[in-house]
Amino acid sequence: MSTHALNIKRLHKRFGDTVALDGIDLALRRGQVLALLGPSGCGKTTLLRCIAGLAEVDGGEVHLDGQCVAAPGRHLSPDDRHLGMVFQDYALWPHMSVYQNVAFPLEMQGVKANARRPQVEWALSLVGLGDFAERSPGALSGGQQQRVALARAIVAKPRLLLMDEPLSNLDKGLRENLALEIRNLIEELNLTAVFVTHDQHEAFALADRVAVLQHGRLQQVDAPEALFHTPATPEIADFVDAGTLLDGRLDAEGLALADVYLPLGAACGHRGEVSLLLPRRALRLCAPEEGLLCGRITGRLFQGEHLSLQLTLADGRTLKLHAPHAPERGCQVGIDIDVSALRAWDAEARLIDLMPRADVAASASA
Ligand SMILES: Nc1ncnc2c1ncn2[C@@H]1O[C@H](COP(=O)(O)OP(=O)(O)OP(=O)(O)O)[C@@H](O)[C@H]1O
Repeated sequence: MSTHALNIKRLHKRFGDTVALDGIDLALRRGQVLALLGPSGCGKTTLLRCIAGLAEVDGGEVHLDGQCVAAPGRHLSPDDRHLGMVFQDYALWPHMSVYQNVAFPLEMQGVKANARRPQVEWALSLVGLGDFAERSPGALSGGQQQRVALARAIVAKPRLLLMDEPLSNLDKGLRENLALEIRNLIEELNLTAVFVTHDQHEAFALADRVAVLQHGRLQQVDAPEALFHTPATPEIADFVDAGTLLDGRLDAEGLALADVYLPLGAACGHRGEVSLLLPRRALRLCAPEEGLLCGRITGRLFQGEHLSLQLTLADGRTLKLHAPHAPERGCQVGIDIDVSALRAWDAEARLIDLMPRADVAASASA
């Protein structure tokens, strides 16, 4: 048996002149949760629909548990793919009770009424709605309706759970709770799942792996931590809000950034314009006369565990960082930089190895 629950090879999908998917290669092991993340129009929903069988593919293949379910000239219907689906708008049948909604996939599979009952009760109790079976969906809150949709998606023990923006219709507190519940449920049932989102927090909270799509192409597929700490391109860094992106200039010995010059190891090699990522963890507040950079606090948000700060440099560019304490808005502060945590790309978005000089790295992290 294939070790991959899902295997996508060179997938192409067009709508007229629009190339929605442009050669997608993606594999997912059983028990893993994958988030498809990217800006509006990048092809996330189209990819999910090709996996589900709701759209036909123009090129490439989709395999589920080693079985080819989609290729040019081959298209297994959604019902024959044994998937569970959860949609953004819940998509419950309003004229049916919660029980009937959840029982529906079993009914479609021809499971007899008395055999359906224990499975429906099992699925409803898993999502905490054991006492709501006779209600109509219209008499439930948004979060409860999405739990019913989840129960309906898992009741027939699908080989793959697909979710399209499952949390985006819910308010923030509910979103976080339901994300945790879905994650627990997926682990408890050892499900394999793919979900679409445009929200990196949702992707990071739920997924083992995150696939970033742009213009129908996969840009990076990685664990959430790796994506956040080592984004492959400046666009991905920007999209996952990994820190501040600034332009700089490298020469043989260092990096010119804003109005300062950071000496680097001689081995740096590259010269010319670079895009620089300054992760929040690379920046530390200090006294104005002690910092490598100097700036003014122009944004200061209390966020419980830390303050989220925006600093404006003399040339008007801004930096984002977190700090446990900070002076008030308008105050001048110094900013120490841990050069070893910076990430830089050349004009062709190729990653450059910055070699911090030992003395600079030491002073920045002291
Ligand atoms: N039925 C369709 N007919 C024509 N073009 C389509 C159709 N469905 C999608 N597209 C186009 O394909 C591209 C990818 O769309 P898709 O809906 O997959 O993006 P998305 O990343 O899910 O976007 P969003 O986050 O806004 O839902 C877009 O350019 C879109 O306009």
